[in-house]
Amino acid sequence: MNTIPYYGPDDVKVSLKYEELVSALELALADFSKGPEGGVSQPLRATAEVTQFNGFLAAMPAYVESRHALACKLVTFYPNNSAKNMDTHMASILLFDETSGLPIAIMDGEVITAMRTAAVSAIATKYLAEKKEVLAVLGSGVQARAHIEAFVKLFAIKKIYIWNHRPNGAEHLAKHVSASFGIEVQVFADVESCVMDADVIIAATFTTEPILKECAMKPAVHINSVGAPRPQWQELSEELMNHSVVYVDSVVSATKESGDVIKSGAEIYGEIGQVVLGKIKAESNRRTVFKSLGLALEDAVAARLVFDMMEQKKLT
Ligand SMILES: NC(=O)C1=CN([C@@H]2O[C@H](COP(=O)(O)OP(=O)(O)OC[C@H]3O[C@@H](n4cnc5c(N)ncnc54)[C@H](OP(=O)(O)O)[C@@H]3O)[C@@H](O)[C@H]2O)C=CC1
Ligand SMILES: O=C(O)C1=NCCCC1
Repeated sequence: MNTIPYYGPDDVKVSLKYEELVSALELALADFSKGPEGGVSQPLRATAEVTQFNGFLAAMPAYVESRHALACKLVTFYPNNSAKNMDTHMASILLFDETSGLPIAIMDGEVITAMRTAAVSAIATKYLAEKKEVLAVLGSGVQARAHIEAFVKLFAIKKIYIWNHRPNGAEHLAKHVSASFGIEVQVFADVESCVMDADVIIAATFTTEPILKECAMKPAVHINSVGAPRPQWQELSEELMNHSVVYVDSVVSATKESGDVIKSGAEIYGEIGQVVLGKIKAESNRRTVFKSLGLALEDAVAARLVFDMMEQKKLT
């Protein structure tokens, strides 16, 4: 085991570029949505619940033939950790050689989880949002920050509005964003005011009850909801889900894991991979929701990119 190279968070950050990640993930999501002939093997993640401590451990294996990516991520998510000043998500990824099954690298999974989730939301946004100038972000944690970083890099964002259930978090993130990107940032005390003028909304919270409900929004707003990854949890109201065109990363995951989908009974229009393939329409002139649960294939593709980049560096 100690002969396997370990790549830590800094190696991952240096190796992964959002543009490259987006193009690799776009193709892999399309492969996934082709069905069996797409060359993606990915079971539903297995999750062990640690009820006593409100924690979860998920195992996420996947193989993506077109990327030669065979990997398994182990991720814990413990919502109560934020009160202890600890990360709420901790993850490691083990990458294997596809020809022999030999483990070839172990790497940090936290940065990959943040970046690949934001990259996938960016893919959905690219296809489903009519405009991408005003971004409203609900939440101020790891995913909120990664989404802002990705969206500023990939789109011509002009204004960012932030809401968090604890205003301190929103203020802190706003300071970081304005210092890093020099973009106009405003913090809002309520969700409704935050989203009213947005072209694109990101919901990235640990809520278990809907925080984004029917309210005044642009008619063609696009919503990326990355939180509420459990069947009993909701981030979006049932009414909002039922009055939007709903896209998901995986129909299997959404119908088994997403409280937003399960509790609302909303119809799923299709997978984002089907949009990439041109098999279903991108309804960009209507209100769209992209419900993201997070897929193992995304981690496998990202881990393979990191590995290839680090191996390349050794040669130069
Ligand atoms: N779809 C995907 O691929 C992935 C989804 N996720 C999910 O995305 C969500 C955000 O993850 P991440 O940013 O890493 O987590 P963080 O812990 O870094 O951030 C969580 C955010 O949610 C806020 N929050 C906590 N409790 C509530 C509440 N009851 N109501 C409203 N807001 C709340 C926190 O505010 P404060 O800190 O001020 O309490 C913080 O802003 C989680 O649900 C996570 O499981 C994560 C990884 C991948
Ligand atoms: O895709 C992931 O990784 C996760 N998704 C939701 C829960 C935490 C981890």
